[in-house]
Amino acid sequence: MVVQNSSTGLMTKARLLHVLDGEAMAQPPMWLMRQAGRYLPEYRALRTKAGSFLDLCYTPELATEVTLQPIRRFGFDAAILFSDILVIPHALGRDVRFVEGEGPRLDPIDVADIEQLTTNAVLERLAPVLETVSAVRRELAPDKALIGFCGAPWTVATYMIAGKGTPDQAPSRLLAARDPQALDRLIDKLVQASIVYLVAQLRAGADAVQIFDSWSRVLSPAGFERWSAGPIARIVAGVRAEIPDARFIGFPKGADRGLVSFVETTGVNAVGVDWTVPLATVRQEIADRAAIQGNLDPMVLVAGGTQLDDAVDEILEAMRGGRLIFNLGHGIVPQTPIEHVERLVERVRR
Ligand SMILES: Cc1c2[nH]c(c1CCC(=O)O)Cc1[nH]c(c(CCC(=O)O)c1C)Cc1[nH]c(c(CCC(=O)O)c1C)Cc1[nH]c(c(C)c1CCC(=O)O)C2
Repeated sequence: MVVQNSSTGLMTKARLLHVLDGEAMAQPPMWLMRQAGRYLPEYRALRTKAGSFLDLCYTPELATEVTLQPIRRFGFDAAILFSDILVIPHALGRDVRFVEGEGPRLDPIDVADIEQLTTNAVLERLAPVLETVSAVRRELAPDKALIGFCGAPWTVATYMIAGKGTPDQAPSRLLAARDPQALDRLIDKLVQASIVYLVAQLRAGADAVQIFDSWSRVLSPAGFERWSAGPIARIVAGVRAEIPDARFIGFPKGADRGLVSFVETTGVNAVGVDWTVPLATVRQEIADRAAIQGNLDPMVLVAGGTQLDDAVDEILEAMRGGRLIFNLGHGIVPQTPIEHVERLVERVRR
């Protein structure tokens, strides 16, 4: 967010936005993927008040509170909307539930169901989430950015096809091999729904949006172009047709050798990378085309201690003078000790 500061006349612009807009910062902006969640006692307390996890996502008052919890506790530079990538299949009329201790469950979609999907009701069904975006932006300090998000079409499709999380997305890879046109049609519906949803989030007050492609690494190079990078590029272009300066963070987890072409194809302002990539090399290859977000291993954060300090220093060193958004290389896990997050924040801000 950019606001006029009444006493100085200067503009306050969130640090994250400076980096997305092309600047390097001596002290990088930081936030953590899945920063609102079960590792926080205040989240667990509030979670028992809402019925199901989806009820929590669709209750603006509670979702707003959960979004702000990690900002109050750690002072991160950005809040991320509290919701889930699976609200899109829900808004497309699919049955979605979250089973305690097991994760998401959906009715597996078949080829005939794909033809029945309609994107007409997306905004109506996701109205409570958009209300949360506006409420968070109203309550958040102007120097903090608000990140909206959606899942990438491929990752959302993997949950729709298998009906749950799987270790290697075999059911979706099978559909890709057996009936690639059917997969194209499913991905197209998800692209349309995501454009409408992200435009609405940005209009409601999100300063940037992240597209999570948690499962891009299971695709072949050709599959990655067709079902990960290509559809994300269509979302970015579709949103920018309506909001030309819309800011994007792309997170094609495990894209590895596909990272540079991902940045070129999609036109994202920043790309998220996990801990398996050599940061200095990736930085060189991406050059000035995008900022880099990442890439601490969430398990190093669980471990804490000097291993944590060293890993943080390595990331800062590899990105010195460059456009870094400090983050994890994937979501924070529930068993993460709060004191380790405090130690991390202190180290990055030193
Ligand atoms: C694949 C995926 C999902 N959801 C998401 C992804 C992409 C990122 C990733 O790979 O981690 C993204 C997500 N999910 C959630 C957010 C909220 C914002 C944030 O704090 O980052 C975001 C950005 C809340 C959530 N989404 C979920 C929870 C836990 C639900 C609970 O409190 O009971 C939260 C806080 C549930 C969820 N949602 C999903 C799964 C597989 C699960 C169960 C496993 C798990 O708990 O992590 C699907």
